[in-house]
Amino acid sequence: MALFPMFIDIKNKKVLIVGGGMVALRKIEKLIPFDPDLKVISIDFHPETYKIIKENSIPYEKRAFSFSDLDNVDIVIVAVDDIDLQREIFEKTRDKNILVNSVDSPDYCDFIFPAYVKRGEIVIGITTSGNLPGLSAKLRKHIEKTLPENLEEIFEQIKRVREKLPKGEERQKKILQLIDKLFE
Ligand SMILES: C[C@@]1(CC(=O)O)c2cc3[nH]c(cc4nc(cc5[nH]c(cc(n2)[C@H]1CCC(=O)O)[C@@](C)(CC(=O)O)[C@@H]5CCC(=O)O)C(CC(=O)O)=C4CCC(=O)O)c(CCC(=O)O)c3CC(=O)O
Ligand SMILES: NC(=O)C1=CN([C@@H]2O[C@H](COP(=O)(O)OP(=O)(O)OC[C@H]3O[C@@H](n4cnc5c(N)ncnc54)[C@H](O)[C@@H]3O)[C@@H](O)[C@H]2O)C=CC1
Repeated sequence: MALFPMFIDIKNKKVLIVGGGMVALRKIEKLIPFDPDLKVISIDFHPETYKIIKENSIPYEKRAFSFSDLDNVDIVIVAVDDIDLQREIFEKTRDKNILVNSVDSPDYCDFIFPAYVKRGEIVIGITTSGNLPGLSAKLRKHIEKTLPENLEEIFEQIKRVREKLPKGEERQKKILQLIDKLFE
């Protein structure tokens, strides 16, 4: 079943990462550019994960997860090598307002991580709906190579023109012309 790409504002949302391995690291790196309120709880930490936590002053606790850790959390990423815990967290959050991502189990996910390309406010998300993550990574690299190098700069320029003009047909025409030029 294909998944719908919903783009969501996570700025200041309370995001709990459970686990401190390389997969947790990758999730943290992906989340940081979107400014969430991160916290990490893990029994132990991979040195690289510890490094990014320290460098970004992310609050962390070195201990096992407990279900009370879900109090006041908006999003939880279960990046542990324990499918039972992924399932339990998913089940225990069904009557809570918490979105879950489980790194091993699309069945225990409310959302899955995309590969993405970000150029300022332009974000291109890629998914295989959980089926072939390695392909999402490959497609991301392919897209990165094909995008115009000055995309963000041009985007900012056209955005400013759009903001200044009054809404309506004339603006639509002008903006679409400028966008077409980008790919000439
Ligand atoms: C379902 C999902 C859940 C989720 O994490 O949200 C999930 C699950 C699993 N990944 C596994 C393996 C790999 N994952 C990657 C890479 C990425 N995985 C990411 C997302 C997702 N991975 C979600 C689906 C995304 C989609 O729909 O496409 C990306 C896009 C985002 C990110 O993680 O940041 C990131 C690329 C980012 C980038 O490069 O831009 C690579 C390649 C590599 O490492 O280079 C491999 C090895 C090759 C392979 O197996 O494909 C395994 C098996 C583990 C094992 O075998 O033990 C599982 C579990 C399972 O499949 O059961
Ligand atoms: N979604 C994805 O992109 C991918 C997912 N995976 C899967 O992700 C899982 C994690 O992979 P790695 O980070 O390499 O594993 P890892 O074993 O290095 O890390 C697991 C971390 O979870 C912590 N942990 C385990 N139980 C805990 C608990 N009850 N409370 C708190 N912390 C706990 C451990 O201390 C460790 O830091 C694996 O099961 C792997 O199959 C692997 C590759 C890609």
